[in-house]
This record gives sequence, C-alpha cells and structure tokens, in this order.
Amino acid sequence: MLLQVTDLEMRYGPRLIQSGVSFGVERGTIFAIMGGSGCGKSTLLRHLVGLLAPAYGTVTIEGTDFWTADTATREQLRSGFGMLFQSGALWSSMSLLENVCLPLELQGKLDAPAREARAHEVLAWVGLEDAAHQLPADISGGMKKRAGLARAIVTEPPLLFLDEPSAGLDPISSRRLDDLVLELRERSGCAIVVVSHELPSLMAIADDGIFLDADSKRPIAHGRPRDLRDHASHPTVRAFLHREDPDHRPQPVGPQTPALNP
Ligand SMILES: Nc1ncnc2c1ncn2[C@@H]1O[C@H](COP(=O)(O)OP(=O)(O)OP(=O)(O)O)[C@@H](O)[C@H]1O
Repeated sequence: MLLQVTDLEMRYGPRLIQSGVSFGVERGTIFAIMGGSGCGKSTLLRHLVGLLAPAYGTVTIEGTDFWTADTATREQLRSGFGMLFQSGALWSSMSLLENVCLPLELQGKLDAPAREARAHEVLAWVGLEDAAHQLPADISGGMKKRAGLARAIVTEPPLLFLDEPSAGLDPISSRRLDDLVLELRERSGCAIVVVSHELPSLMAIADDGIFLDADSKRPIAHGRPRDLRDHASHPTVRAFLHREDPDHRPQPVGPQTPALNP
C-alpha cells in the first residue's frame, strides 16, 4: 500500500474534527475524500501531506510512519508528493514555464536545459505549450489549473494530491482536467488523492473513496463513489451523492412542458 491511514483522529487544539479515519491508497488508484462543507476534508488532506500531525493514529507512506520518522526521512517522503492547490497557487511574477521548472530546480537532479525541456514536455501534455511564456494573470482559470497540474507532476511524484481541481471551472474545462488526471494515472501509475465537491468529476475518475460526516465526526461510508451513490444505505451519503448528478436527475412529474413552436 502506498498510503495507509489508520485510526486517524484530527483536532484543532481541543476541538475534534474527525476520528476513526482509516483507508489505504494503492498505486494507480484515484481516491476521493468526500463530504459536506466543514466536515474536515481539507484538514484530512493537510494530515496526509504532513502539514498537520495526527492527534491519534498513523499516516504511513510506503510502510514508513510519517510522524515517527526522523526529519530527513520526512523530507524525503515529502519530496515524493505532488500537490495541486485549489487556486493553482502559481507564482504570479513567473511565467508558466518558470513555474513548472521550479520543482525541478528544487529537486536539483537536472541541469537548466534539461529542466526546460522537461517543463516544455509537461506543458505540451496539458495543452499549454503556446502559453509557456505567459504570466498566470494573463490566462484563464482552467489554464491555471492545468498549469498547476503540470507543476505538480513535473517531477513524476508517486503520490499526487488534488484539492478541488475542478472548482470554478466550466463543464468542458472540468472534463478536460478529468481526462488529464485519468491519462496521468494510466501513464505514470501514481496514486492520486482528490478532494472534490464536483459529483460528475468524482463519478468519472475515482476508484475508491471515503465519506466524512460533520455531525458524527466520523467516516460514514467507504467505497467507489458510483457504488456509494447507487447502494449506500446512509441517507446523508445518498442525499449528497445524488445532488446535482446529471445521471440521476429526478424525472419531471406531471404534464410535459408544451413545445414553444408546435
Ligand atoms: N486552522 C484551523 N483552526 C481551527 N479550526 C479550523 C482550522 N481550519 C479549519 N477549521 C475548522 O475545521 C472544520 C473542518 O474544516 P475543513 O476546512 O477541513 O472542512 P472541509 O470539509 O474542507 O470544508 P469545505 O468543503 O467547506 O472546504 C471546520 O469547522 C473549520 O471551521
């Protein structure tokens, strides 16, 4: 198992956010963190990327317990994480090419020409080759997300975290990003953990997932989002996963609206 979370309890000071969180993510799997607003999805993501320490329980990466490991091991584990933040989090004064080169520079494995070549390759893959020299302020939200994805994967991390990748995107840009994520999984075999509210996106890409409940402060379902949508017994999970899902819109009741030009 690439990532294993066992009996995790998350708190801000004395305030309990979630407890009893356990799941594993294999290589080549897309895992969704689901739940209503404020249930603790971002908090869980912060625990997974090593920004917050568990109040109880463990986060294990390739068999190493992140929080009992020494600092050097932790840094080494962190260097294997790619992260796409909600906003794209690009450096505004740097071109897309410079933004995408940056993780390679920090990694220190390639010389400058090799870094540029690799960054061009990844920008071309996300369809931004022609925008390589533009600044983030001069491109659309969907392009920013794709640039953020390029930056997150340029070092080929084995574990990729996506925070609300489709938020704020129109349906076509969102679909395009989903296709890129699926292609990435095929090509690199990395494990991907995604936090998302976008049901069509979750249904399209996730193989497995966990549903956090704000009321009980515990996970209330675990499984493939499509299966949870169709078979979950918990009413909160069913209600959430049927919301806004175009495959499951209720059929109109009563007489059909008459055609405007019969
Ligand atoms: N730094 C913090 N200190 C204290 N409480 C926090 C902090 N960050 C978040 N919280 C609280 O923890 C709870 C979970 O927040 P979190 O952002 O993880 O939820 P979420 O599921 O990601 O929400 P959303 O879907 O709205 O983004 C919320 O009640 C929030 O107010």
